[in-house]
Amino acid sequence: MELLEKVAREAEERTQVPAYPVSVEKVLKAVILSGDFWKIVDYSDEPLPLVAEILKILNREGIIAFEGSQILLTEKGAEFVKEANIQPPVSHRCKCCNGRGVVIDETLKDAFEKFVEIQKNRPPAIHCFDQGYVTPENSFARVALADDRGDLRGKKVCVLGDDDLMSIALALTGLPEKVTILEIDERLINFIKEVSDKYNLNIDARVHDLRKPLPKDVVGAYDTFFCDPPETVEAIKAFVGRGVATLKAERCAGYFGVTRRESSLDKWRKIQKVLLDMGLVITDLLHNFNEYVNWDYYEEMRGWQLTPVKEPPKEIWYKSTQFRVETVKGFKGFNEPIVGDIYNDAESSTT
Ligand SMILES: NCCCCN(CCCN)CCCN
Repeated sequence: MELLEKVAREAEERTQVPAYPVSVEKVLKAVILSGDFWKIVDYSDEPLPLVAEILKILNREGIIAFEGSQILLTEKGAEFVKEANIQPPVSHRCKCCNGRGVVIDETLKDAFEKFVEIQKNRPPAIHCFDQGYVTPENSFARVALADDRGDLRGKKVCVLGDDDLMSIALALTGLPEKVTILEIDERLINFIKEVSDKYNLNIDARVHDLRKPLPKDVVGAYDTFFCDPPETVEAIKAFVGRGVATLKAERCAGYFGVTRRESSLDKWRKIQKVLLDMGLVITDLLHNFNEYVNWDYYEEMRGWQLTPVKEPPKEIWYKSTQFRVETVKGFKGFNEPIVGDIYNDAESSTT
């Protein structure tokens, strides 16, 4: 449909985010299902800045209307989607594992319940470090996934950045031989140290800015790493590159999230190329594995300025795909100093 083409082209011009007729179609499919901006971003799986711009252009074209906090199809819009046979999205996601492929079963239950208690006193997510933590159940699903792939028992694990409190979740299970956490935010390091002392978890927790090279004793000393970087290619290089630099050999694993909320598939392609160039193979890609608890600084984030209707998010809307990567022959980490802005690009929305 030439309308989809036209809207896509204009939206790309205005946002500098790659846009396709399919992008416009996915936004329309989402609008059929929900009038809530955050749900439309979630269902469309397109970067927030692009969704906001597409909605504004469709409104100008008389296809959708903004009524209070709702985003609705107009008569003309309903006509258009019928003509174009655009239907609402359908989900067949597994209710038992929530589409993650792993469950927190008996062997992890005790540690999980302790974690749920402990994390109640966690420091709140703050804007300056692009923090946004995942649900406690999600942190443990990551533990289950890594244990399912054989990446934890008797292994040395390094966590790079930890507002998700992965270091505590991992240590509570007693599965890894050692857990090290490098984190820029002193509040988090103090909290993790307190919990480690109280529960005798023996977590090696250090304040460290990952834009700087790793501490010497961390390089090439671990079997598995976890991180959840900000969504720029630079940040992926910094966090994942550093993660790879902590690994001791080939066939070691790394885990991290990449979102569709702040990354177009064109950026995904760049990210995946960076991963392959580091000598990594992507063994698992679990869509919407990670669900981020809404942070209270939403009015400060760029996305809020872009939304066509000003209504705070009610449910979890920010999700990411969990990547599992493995090193093969010729892998190399990235341990040079990082300069410049690792938090912002044209697709960023929550920084
Ligand atoms: N700014 C709020 C959302 C940030 C999510 N990002 C950091 C998550 C840290 N747990 C990146 C998510 C995917 N890489």
